[in-house]
Amino acid sequence: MAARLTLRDVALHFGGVKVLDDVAFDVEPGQILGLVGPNGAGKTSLFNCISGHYKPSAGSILIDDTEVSGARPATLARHGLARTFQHPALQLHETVLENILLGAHTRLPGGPLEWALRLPHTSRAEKRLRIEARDLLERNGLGWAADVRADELSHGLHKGVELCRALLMKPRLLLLDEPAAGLPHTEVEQLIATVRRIRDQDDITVVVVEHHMGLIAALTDRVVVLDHGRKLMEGTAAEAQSDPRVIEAYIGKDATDAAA
Ligand SMILES: Nc1ncnc2c1ncn2[C@@H]1O[C@H](COP(=O)(O)OP(=O)(O)OP(=O)(O)O)[C@@H](O)[C@H]1O
Repeated sequence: MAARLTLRDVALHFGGVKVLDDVAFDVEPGQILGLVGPNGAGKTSLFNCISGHYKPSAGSILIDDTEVSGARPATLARHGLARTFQHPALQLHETVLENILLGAHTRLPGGPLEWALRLPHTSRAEKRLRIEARDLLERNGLGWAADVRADELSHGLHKGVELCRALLMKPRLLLLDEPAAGLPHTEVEQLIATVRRIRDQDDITVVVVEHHMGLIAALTDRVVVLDHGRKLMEGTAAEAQSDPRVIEAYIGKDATDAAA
């Protein structure tokens, strides 16, 4: 079942620098929320706090009713969280299949010792996971690439592989960090259709950081706008695009004054 995400007064400081300042919002189960804002607004830092890559300095992050602030990525995976990164970090000398299996070991029974010893029940589960992984690649148009090495694929295909890697973890909450960056227009259209299908068929809550406003407008139910580490507003993509505070944050106060 899709997860609810709740952020309450999340703050992040690096030394004396405030990167996030009391950020609070909810994402309802099954919603697609866009997290937008100018460069340096704190979007990726907030993702890193939610996904356990950064520990917030203060505040609360809940998946459903469980407090997960400060939890490690592996623990969060067990709560149903998966994410993609702005720059996919694939194992370039491994095949696409091996790459997408990397994150899904948390779905195997037992722990690291049993996985390493390859006990019979672990091996059986691993075999099932491989079949599921091939099927997932097939459904996402990458079946042909399962046994191809990652370094033989284009940037766009790396993004597709990274999305499959996250989906194989069977997330209930999926964080997508700039999935459209560097993709040509036709592939962005395809991406929008894919994320919609995932949300509808797999019952997932999605939070997406993206500068591509076409994607944000087409895909999201709501957006949260960040600026200088603070929440500037939340509403629909159309409301955000016509909000003077948002326009000012993007193009600067001097420019809006000059245009007035
Ligand atoms: N590990 C870190 N140490 C110090 N400062 C950091 C660290 N990570 C991020 N920051 C700072 O936090 C601020 C927000 O950065 P962040 O990458 O989260 O913004 P963003 O909204 O994702 O930007 P972009 O759209 O350009 O990716 C920036 O000023 C950045 O320099």
